[in-house]
Formats: sequence, structure tokens, C-alpha cells
Amino acid sequence: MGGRGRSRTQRKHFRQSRENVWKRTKTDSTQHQQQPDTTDSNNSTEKKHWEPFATQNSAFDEYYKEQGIVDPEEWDTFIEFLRKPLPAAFRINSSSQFSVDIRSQLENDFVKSIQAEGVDGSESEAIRPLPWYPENLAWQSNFSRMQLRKNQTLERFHEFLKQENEIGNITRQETVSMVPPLFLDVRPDHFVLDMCAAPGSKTFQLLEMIHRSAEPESLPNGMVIANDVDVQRCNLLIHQTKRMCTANLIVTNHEAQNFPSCHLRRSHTTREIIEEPGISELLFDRVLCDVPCSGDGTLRKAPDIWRKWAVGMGNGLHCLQVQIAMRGLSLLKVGGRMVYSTCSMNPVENEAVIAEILRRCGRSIELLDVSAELPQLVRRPGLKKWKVQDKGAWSASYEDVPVTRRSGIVQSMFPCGKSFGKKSESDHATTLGDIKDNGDTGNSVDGSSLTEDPVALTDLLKEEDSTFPLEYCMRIVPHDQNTGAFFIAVFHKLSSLPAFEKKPVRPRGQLNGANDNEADKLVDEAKEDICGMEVDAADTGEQIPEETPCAVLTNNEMVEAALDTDPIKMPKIEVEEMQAPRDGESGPEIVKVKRKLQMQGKWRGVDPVVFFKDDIVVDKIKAFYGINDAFPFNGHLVTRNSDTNHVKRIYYISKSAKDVLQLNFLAGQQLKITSIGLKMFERQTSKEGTSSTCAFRISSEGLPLLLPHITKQILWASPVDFKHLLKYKTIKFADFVDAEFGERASKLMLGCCVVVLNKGGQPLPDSPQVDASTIAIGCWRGRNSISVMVTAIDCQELLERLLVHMETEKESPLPENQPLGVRDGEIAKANDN
Ligand SMILES: C[S@@+](CC[C@H](N)C(=O)[O-])C[C@H]1O[C@@H](n2cnc3c(N)ncnc32)[C@H](O)[C@@H]1O
Repeated sequence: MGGRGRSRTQRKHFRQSRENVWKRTKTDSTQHQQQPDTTDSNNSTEKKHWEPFATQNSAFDEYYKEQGIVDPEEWDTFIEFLRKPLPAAFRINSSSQFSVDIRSQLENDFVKSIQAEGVDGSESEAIRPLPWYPENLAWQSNFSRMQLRKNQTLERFHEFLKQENEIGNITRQETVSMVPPLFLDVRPDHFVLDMCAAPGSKTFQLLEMIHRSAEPESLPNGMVIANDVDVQRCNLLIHQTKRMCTANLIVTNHEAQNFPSCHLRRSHTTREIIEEPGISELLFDRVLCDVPCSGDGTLRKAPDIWRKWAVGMGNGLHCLQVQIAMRGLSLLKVGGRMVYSTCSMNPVENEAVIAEILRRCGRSIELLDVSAELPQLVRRPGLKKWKVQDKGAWSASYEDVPVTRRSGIVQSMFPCGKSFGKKSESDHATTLGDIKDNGDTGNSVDGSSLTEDPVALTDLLKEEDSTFPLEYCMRIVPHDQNTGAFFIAVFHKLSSLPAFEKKPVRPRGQLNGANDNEADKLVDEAKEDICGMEVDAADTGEQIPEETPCAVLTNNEMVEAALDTDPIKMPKIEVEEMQAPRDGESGPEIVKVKRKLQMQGKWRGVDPVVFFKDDIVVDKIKAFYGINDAFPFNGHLVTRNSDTNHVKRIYYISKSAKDVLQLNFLAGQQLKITSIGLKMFERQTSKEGTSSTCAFRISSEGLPLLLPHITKQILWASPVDFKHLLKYKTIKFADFVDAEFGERASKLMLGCCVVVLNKGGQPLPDSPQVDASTIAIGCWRGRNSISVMVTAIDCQELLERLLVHMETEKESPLPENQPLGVRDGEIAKANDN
């Protein structure tokens, strides 16, 4: 349907372009390799600003040459590609109503016109669909973002990308970042956990997979929980995924390694009477473990990493990565699939983590050989051997590591993952009994019980090979397909993990609750074993070096998330509210409202999530819009305000999300939920809005789901009147081209209504059918007119799409400068909305 519910804030953040990472600031200039300066002396200062970063780092070269990351004869090509800016890539959102149109516009218009115009570089498939991505839905343009911005011939294409991204019809996403969800094999009935999800480009893909076959009026049985430890990045994810208009998403804010399972072990008492959920524990069919990493696979997109790169970044993250992956596997159902991925090239963050997981889990999991899947994706096998560097010194096995360094460099970073004198990993599968309850290998945590033979250290500097099938892991390197670098491994859970599956410890910010026995118990378990080191789990953040890769990623991923948005400026306290326009005025007004600090169960500063059970309000809504009983409301409506008398927004949740929410209530609100469901109704707050018999209007996000069930306050407009509405935003009843439409509009109740496009413009049956292609917008029936309640950009996009669809249609023209029904001076205002 038209109008996918993006707000003015989103547009504002879209405009607040992210700093160009290829741009060097003055302060950088001393730290970088000097670039040839071809500028004339008059503007040399300005030009310096635009010189690219130095793209070399000797520590990087030494590290990766020694690791044999590519064959020596490939090294120069590898580095050459790493120094080139990354081509732009994007995905068409398959859930968009216009996905087929957009694909055909790309295939038939842009591909041909760019080639015909002979832009530099266009000879070799300037823009092309990625051959391995299903249904030509993902594209790569071999122009860099800079070229797109600077070259006039490409401007139209750039504008197209910007607009469609903003509307939500496409998502800018780095090519390699699109890969991991494809190996998850997600189906619409799956429960999926995205453990480190922000800013959400992969969550978006997962949601598309969940919604793939669902009709607009039916929701899939599956759902996605998207989690991230960083609350600001969670906000960005919420913002990003709003465009999906999904009732099947819950966003949470936890340390992934401590993600709660909400296991129902005993009966709970809650203030509300909660229905028994359909599930008794949070277990997932699919888990995506796209962990925080050093991010050197994104060097082409974020060349500032050249300067920041240090070997300690990867070493410092290894343990956290193992922990997160282990938690993911324990939350995975038997028979389920988990994908582990990083945008790092470092084996310590990749193969070493995979080997440690295999070591800990024994026969309960298998690393899958997925070479038959996505055969057109060029990838290389994982490494079987690597070394560890620390403080400039190389170690080929753990026994090479000086005792004084063993708190930072752990056994699991090495191919064999064993200490001197211990069994080799090949013995492991037959000696699961050796594994302690907690899944640890049983090796000493502080090195004190290790065999310490100083003589042996000198002559044992031999390289180790892993005996695990690490060749099943996938490495994507930049010069194979002109992309960034990525690492992916796919696991299949065969049985429960041999180890006692650790319960999460109580993370920071969680308060004691009256019914919080579970959490109290967990406090006692706050000593968490991390990769062979005994540390307080609440302090796991300290494992991350100060120059955290997350900081790197915060920058990098922004581009994908919202085409140059700045998460730091994301709205946290202020929320936007749309109000009904006053009659005769242009579209909706945006009003900023201050929000109070809220509590969600034991979580401080988080809005509560409560089931909305006010039958009087619900019945009024149903009666006003004539929503038939086939649409399930009961138990599917929630709010974020514990004072249900002052609810401003009502959200709709799928059956799957409802089950999780009920489980969470019964389990003592272990989940810290930052967002749930789909905003379906919003309270009218303007003077006119409150005089409507229904206090709530339908939000544009909720409209697609509700549309098939609305029988009142709905009008079908001819193409010409529909277009006029989009163009002029407010039209008086008497001024519609189709006078009958104007009359029917005047008979609606004052308040929110829905205008549907009658594509053919022919007379319709009494109850016309809607389907996925039906175009509808939320409007306001005022005293004398109908006003659209859709953002200007959505109106513009819909108008353009309609023109493509109905270009042959003969429109009765309205005077450009003085449309009917819009008084002088109101056009500009209307267009501003
Ligand atoms: C590689 S990014 C994820 C990108 C995301 N999957 C996407 O496709 O848009 C890693 C994310 O992990 C988050 N993170 C870092 N440490 C975490 C932890 N302990 N638990 C959960 N998330 C964490 C960071 O905030 C960051 O958003």
C-alpha cells in the first residue's frame, strides 16, 4: 500500500549525511601517507580536505602475509582492490509493493541507459544484478558512491537510489553483508534470533524471508527477535525495520552472550492474568550470529581502518565472539541452523572461533559443507592453519606464548586449541567425557596447571594444523568479485549440547523485581568463564579493547542502514506524533512530545509493554472502521504505556510475537524489549481529531494489514482523483473530478478514512477485493474536504509509480498553480507535509 509509515525524523536523519569516510580531515594529514598534490596553490587547503586516506599499514601487511590469507602471487591484486572504493550495492525489498516495477526499471531502463550514455566504466556491466542473489533482487553498481555523486550522467540513477532507499523500496547494503542470511535457509514459520543485529540490514532480509509467501491479510507463523547491546544502534534498527511494516519483529537490548531463554521452570504469579503461551522456552529454528569484529573486511568502505588497524583488535574480540556463538548454539533448537559471520579477515576472529565451538560442542553440532548452495557466489575455503601475534611476537601454538601473556592470548586462538601436553582435538570427539559441564575443555583457566617446561618452549615453535573441517567455512575476498571481505560458517545442531547450557547472568541495568527469583538465582552465577579466563560476566565489555571494533562498525554500518544517517542523533527522548489536520489545512502536523522515563518490568528507562485490553476502545475502533470479526484483535494489541487510559499508540503483534510476550511475562520479564510489533492505531490529539467519534486513526504502517478487513470509512477513488489527492494533499468534496466520489466522501464520518485507488476507474462491486497490489492511503475526512495523511515523499513516490503504471491515462488537468479545493497559500504548506 502506499505510505509505508516513515516519519519526518527519518527524512531528517536521511538528510544529515554521514561524513564521507574517504575524506581526510586536516588533523589526519600528519598521520597519513602524503598523496600527490595536484591542486593549485590557491585552493590547496580545501583540496587537502578531500585527499583520500593513506591506504597502507605495515602491521596489516605483515600480519596477513604471514597468515597466508591469499597466495603470495595474489597479494598485490588483493591490496590493490582493498585500496579501491567499494562499489555501491543495494537490495530491492521483496516485500515492497513496487518490487517488480523497480526491478524492471533497473533491468530495462538504467542498465541500458547507463551503457548507452557511455559513462566511464560502464562498458563492463556498470550496474548488474548479483548472480547469486535470488530473483535479481540484489544489485551492484560498479561505480563508487563518489562517482555516483559526482558524475552528472549518473545523477538520475543516484537520485533514484536515494529516493527508493528513503521510501523503503530498496536498501543500500554492502554486497557481502547480504550473504549470511541466505545461508540460514529461513522459512516463514521459523523463529529467528539475530543476536547482534543493529543497524539491521540483515534483520531486514530475515524479515523478508519470513514474510515471503504471506498474503497481506495473513501473518506468517514465524518471527524475528533482533537484539543488540547498543541501545542507540537498536533505535537505528527500529527505524530501519519500520519500513517492513511487520507485526512479527521484537527488538531487544541484551548482551548477546547473556541473551535470556525465558525458560518456564515454575509457576509465576503476575499482576495480569496472562494466557499460557504456546511456548515454554525461547528456542530458535535459526540463529544469526553476526558478531562484533575488527571489521577489516570493510576497509574499502571505511578506509579510516587503515590507520586504526592493530593486531590487538582481533585478539581482544576472540573470547567475546566464542561466548556469543556458544550462547547462540544453546538457544538453537535441535535440527536448527546457525550462521556465524564477521566482516573481518582475521583467522583469530574466524576459524579459531569456529574451531573452539566445535571443540566445545563435540558431536552435538556439525559444521556444514554448503558448497552446493549459492554456487555462483565465489568463495574460498577457511584456513586450516594460522598463527597468533601478540606484542609483535608470533606464536604458532599456545606453548609459544609467554606465561605472562596468557591472560590475553588463550589456547582457543590456536588451530589445535590445546595447551602443551593436552590431548589433540582429533581425540576430542571420542572423549566428550573430558568436557566439563559448562562446555569448557577442562584446561586450566589461568595457566597455572599447564605444563611449564621452559626448555620445551624453545624447540616447539612448530605450526599447528586444525583437524576440524574448517575448509567448510567460507572466506570472501575483495578481488574475486569486487566486494568487501567476509567470513561465514554454517552450523547444524544435531543434539543438545554436551555441556550444561549456561544460563545468562544478570546484565547491567536490570533491577530486582518482586517476582524475580530467576534473576536473583542468576546473580549467583555471575562468574562466567570466558574462553578460559575467569572474569565477572558483568564486566565482559572490558574484554573489548578501547578502540572497539564496534566503534568502527558504528561508522561503517550507518551507510547501509539509512543511507548516511547518524545514529548518535537518533531520537531517543522525543517522539513524533501525527495529528489530524484542521479542516481546510494541509496534511498532518508533526508535534514533538517529551517522553517520561519508563519502566518495563525490572528494566529501567524502557517503555513497558502491556497488552491492550480496553474492550470499549477496541469496540469503538472496530465499529468506526467496520473491521470484521475475521481480524484477530484479541491478545494481539499492545501498548507502551502502563497507564492504559492515556494510550497514544496501539501496536499489533503476530501470534508468534504474542507467544513470546506471554512467555516473557510468565518468566518474569527477562526480555528487555525496545520495540515490538507494528504501530496500528494512533490517538488523534488535535481539536478536530478529538471531535471524531473514534479517537484513533489508522497508522500508515498498519494500513496494509488492516485494509482487507475495513468495511467503513473507505472510499475507492478514480485514478485522476487519487492523483489529485497525492498532488494537492487536500481537496474539497465539491472539487473532486468524480462528483459521486465527493458526495460519498462527504457522507463519511468525521475522522480518519482510507482512500483506495480504483486502478481501472471502472464501476466496482459493493465489496471490492483488495490484494497485495492494492494501493491505499490514509486520509482525514474533515468538515469540507479530504486530506491525505501520508508524508510528502511517499506521495511523490506514489505519484511517480502511478505515472509509470498509467502513463496512457487521460487526466483532466488541474491548473498547476491553483488546484481545486486548495486555497491560495495552502499549496506550499500542503507540499511541506
Ligand atoms: C557487525 S555489527 C552487526 C551488523 C548487523 N548484523 C547488520 O547486518 O546490520 C555488530 C553489532 O554487534 C553489536 N554488539 C557488540 N557487542 C555485542 C554484544 N556483546 N551483544 C550483542 N551485540 C553486540 C554492536 O553494537 C553492533 O551493532
